[in-house]
Amino acid sequence: MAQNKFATEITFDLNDGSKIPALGIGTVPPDDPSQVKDIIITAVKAGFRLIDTAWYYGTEKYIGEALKELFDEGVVKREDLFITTKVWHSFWHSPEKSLDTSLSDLGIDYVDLFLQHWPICLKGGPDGTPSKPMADDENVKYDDDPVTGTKFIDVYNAIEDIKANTNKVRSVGVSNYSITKLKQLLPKVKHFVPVVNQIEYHPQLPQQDLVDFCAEHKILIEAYSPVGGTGAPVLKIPYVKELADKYGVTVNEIVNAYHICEGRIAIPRSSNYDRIKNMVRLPKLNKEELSALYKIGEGHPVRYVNDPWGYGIGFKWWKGDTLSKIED
Ligand SMILES: NC(=O)C1=CN([C@@H]2O[C@H](COP(=O)(O)OP(=O)(O)OC[C@H]3O[C@@H](n4cnc5c(N)ncnc54)[C@H](O)[C@@H]3O)[C@@H](O)[C@H]2O)C=CC1
Ligand SMILES: O=C1O[C@H](CO)[C@@H](O)[C@@H]1O
Repeated sequence: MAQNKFATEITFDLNDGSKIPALGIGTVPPDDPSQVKDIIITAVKAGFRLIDTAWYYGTEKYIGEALKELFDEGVVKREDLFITTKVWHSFWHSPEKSLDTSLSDLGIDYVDLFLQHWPICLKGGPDGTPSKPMADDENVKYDDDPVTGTKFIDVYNAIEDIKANTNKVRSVGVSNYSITKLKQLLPKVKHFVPVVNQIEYHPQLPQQDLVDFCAEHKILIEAYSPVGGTGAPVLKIPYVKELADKYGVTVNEIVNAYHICEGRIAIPRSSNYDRIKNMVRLPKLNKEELSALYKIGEGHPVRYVNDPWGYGIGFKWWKGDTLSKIED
């Protein structure tokens, strides 16, 4: 069976001339966030070179501990790694302060990629907290109109300025941007078109329109929640198991290959060290198999990350969304 050796050996070109690894490790906290230290050490030793984190996850100090150990032991050098962090929407008033907090916790002096986590602004204190500002009635406390507001564009522009004026950031990008939000942002970009749009993507969530729109603008798709997050629902799809048996790889490797074979970056997460080591092969799925995986979602689309602040930003299949003006 045709098969590349490792997904961890593949990189994609970004629109600013840099390269990004095709496979990364996610760092949303497990029940015990300190476990992230060993997760990162395991992943890097297994060949992962992209680490995806965010101020919001509260795991950056554990990643920092792992990096120190990996650098001290000579396993990798800083320049061998591609580290992403993000500015949360309650820290919108000071992306550079958010970045400085992340750099300090990570123990590094630059990130390879700095993302705007969501295209919205929520009320937040000078240090970004509370990270989930909700009123007593559980309504989200926006600091801008969630549908018509454009303050989120200033946040992206501030991120661009950090790249333009400091050495703290190599590339800049966005996350959770729908076509609607990208159409608002792109005419207002100051220096740098985002290099990636990090979105939920897996065989149950078909989004060819967004993929095509991003491709037109040379924005790579970075797929988060490749197995659908906690409980790994995507791995219960019988066809995924069938392909894993056919190629002699794990189900995780099939869902990562679904993205990587089509030029999208995949950033899975696991706290199971054996599983992390068994996520690095790349079965070469053929066109028919990729198309069959895509069609699963066309029949029954499911979005697993339905955070309340995502209502209204223009994504399809957002549970409970009554605000969105969705582009056809
Ligand atoms: N930009 C954004 O808004 C978001 C970014 N992310 C990033 O993407 C990363 C990955 O997304 P997640 O939703 O965390 O992860 P995911 O879709 O990779 O799911 C991880 C969960 O699935 C479980 N799992 C994985 N393989 C399994 C298997 N074979 N059997 C049973 N359980 C299995 C893991 O234990 C974990 O609980 C995050 O850690 C984060 O870095 C995630 C969500 C939103
Ligand atoms: O990055 C993120 O992770 C959490 C949980 O999946 C989500 O709320 C946020 O965008």
